[in-house]
Amino acid sequence: MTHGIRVGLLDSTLREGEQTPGVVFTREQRVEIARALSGAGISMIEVGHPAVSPDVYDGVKEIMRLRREGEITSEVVAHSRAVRSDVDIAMGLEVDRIAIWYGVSDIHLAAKTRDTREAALQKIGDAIQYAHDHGFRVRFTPEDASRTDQEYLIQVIRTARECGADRIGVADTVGLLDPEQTSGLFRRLRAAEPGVEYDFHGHNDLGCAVANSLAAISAGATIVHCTVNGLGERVGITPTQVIAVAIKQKFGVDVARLDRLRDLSVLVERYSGIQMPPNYPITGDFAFVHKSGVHVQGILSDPRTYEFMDPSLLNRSRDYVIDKYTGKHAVKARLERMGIPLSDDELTRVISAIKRAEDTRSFSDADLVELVERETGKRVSSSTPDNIEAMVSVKCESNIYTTSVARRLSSIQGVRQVVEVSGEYDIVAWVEGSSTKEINRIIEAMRSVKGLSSTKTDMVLKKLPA
Ligand SMILES: CC(=O)SCCNC(=O)CCNC(=O)[C@H](O)C(C)(C)COP(=O)(O)OP(=O)(O)OC[C@H]1O[C@@H](n2cnc3c(N)ncnc32)[C@H](O)[C@@H]1OP(=O)(O)O
Ligand SMILES: O=C(O)CCC(=O)C(=O)O
Ligand SMILES: [Mg+2]
Repeated sequence: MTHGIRVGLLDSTLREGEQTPGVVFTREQRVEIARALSGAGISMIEVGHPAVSPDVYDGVKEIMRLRREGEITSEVVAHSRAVRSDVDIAMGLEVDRIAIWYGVSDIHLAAKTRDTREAALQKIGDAIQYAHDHGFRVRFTPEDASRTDQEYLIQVIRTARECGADRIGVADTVGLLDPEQTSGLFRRLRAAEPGVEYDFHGHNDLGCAVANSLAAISAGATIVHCTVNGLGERVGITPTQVIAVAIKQKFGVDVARLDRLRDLSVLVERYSGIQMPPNYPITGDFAFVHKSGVHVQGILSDPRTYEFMDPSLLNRSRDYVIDKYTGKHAVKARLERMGIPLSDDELTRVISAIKRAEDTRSFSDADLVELVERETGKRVSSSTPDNIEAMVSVKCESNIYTTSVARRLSSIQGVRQVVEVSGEYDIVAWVEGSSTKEINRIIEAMRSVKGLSSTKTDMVLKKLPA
């Protein structure tokens, strides 16, 4: 573990995150997300570019009202192009910091702003100076820094500082860096321009955003940009939930309340309509679910065998599933939890039956009870299974391919079986959870699947053997 690291997060779910294809947040959703990020202890939140549209403007305005009332404690940052009219709009909202950016690679200068390098320096300096002279803190980000000639990049940084920027954001706008290149870039910039407070903004096009952010921190960046669920242009940027845990793991620094990360992820999943795959790191449904017999034997004995952190720190719990990959330790423990002790011989018979059921994705507690009765001849159905089951009937929107909704539903943790049906409803799903609260969470997750128009839930009271 490296000690003495000073680092915080800037969450840009409301700015970069809303640049994800298909994502739009309402005014109310923006405010709720901002509250949740602040409640999770994130240092800075980039709440949008107020010149973009009236709803972004109104959202920033409301967030600033809550900020003045002390309900939002994170530093509130607004995005702005390097033009005075954008800066004016952000200043009118009295945000804590204005984040001005400008594309400075030769590709960007030629294709977008059609500037010479000198003319760009002039525009950048003017916008920063203007905001600074009005008493605002300014971060300047040389967009596409990772593809910018480094001599010129240093000139840009120098100009930005001279004109009043107190933070410089280094953006890997197209996400092409690897960790070694990221750390090399920061070391060169810090050597050429010492004393600068740097942000790192890493896109995930090569899947390196988290690793690059860690490399940037090791090389001196003091803020890393992130979005909940990794939202953002194209494939997005560093995910807040992953980088927060990675920073804790690697540097021992708390940059967010880890126990809030799962709720943040679910909130943003619901409002963005972008579903998280179950195998997503840290907050994905499967992040602490084990399967194969050898792994479950290990975690039953000592969870550290297959987990680097205790899920309770994330307000989560571990679980294991039972299918043909299972072993005697897993099945025995699951049955004992239900108050069903079996002899070694009975256990062997139950396990053989599980192994023969090669297509069964997972055995619920009720399935196991039935299996035990069938294989051992014992009457154990009087012992109530731990879990609650429900049958959820789903209607899809008329223009939606039902199978794609069914596939999405089947990947939600707790959904045991999904069938497409004819009649009033299009899909019926069996869901299973340890409590009604858990069933509710599963149904909420189902409802956030795009293309689903309504649901009807029937709780299972009794299941009879076939
Ligand atoms: C890498 C990033 O993610 S940076 C963040 C990008 N954010 C956004 O684009 C926010 C959403 N954008 C919008 O709502 C609109 O694009 C607006 C309101 C910003 C501008 O809209 P329009 O005036 O209609 O211009 P349009 O989007 O077509 O083109 C961008 C213009 O901004 C200029 N521009 C681009 N970047 C910058 C910059 N950083 N500073 C100043 N001007 C810039 C371009 O040269 C172009 O100018 P032109 O109209 O003179 O050709
Ligand atoms: O303003 C910033 O720091 C980053 C801008 C951006 O989104 C990018 O360059 O990808
Ligand atoms: Mg970006």
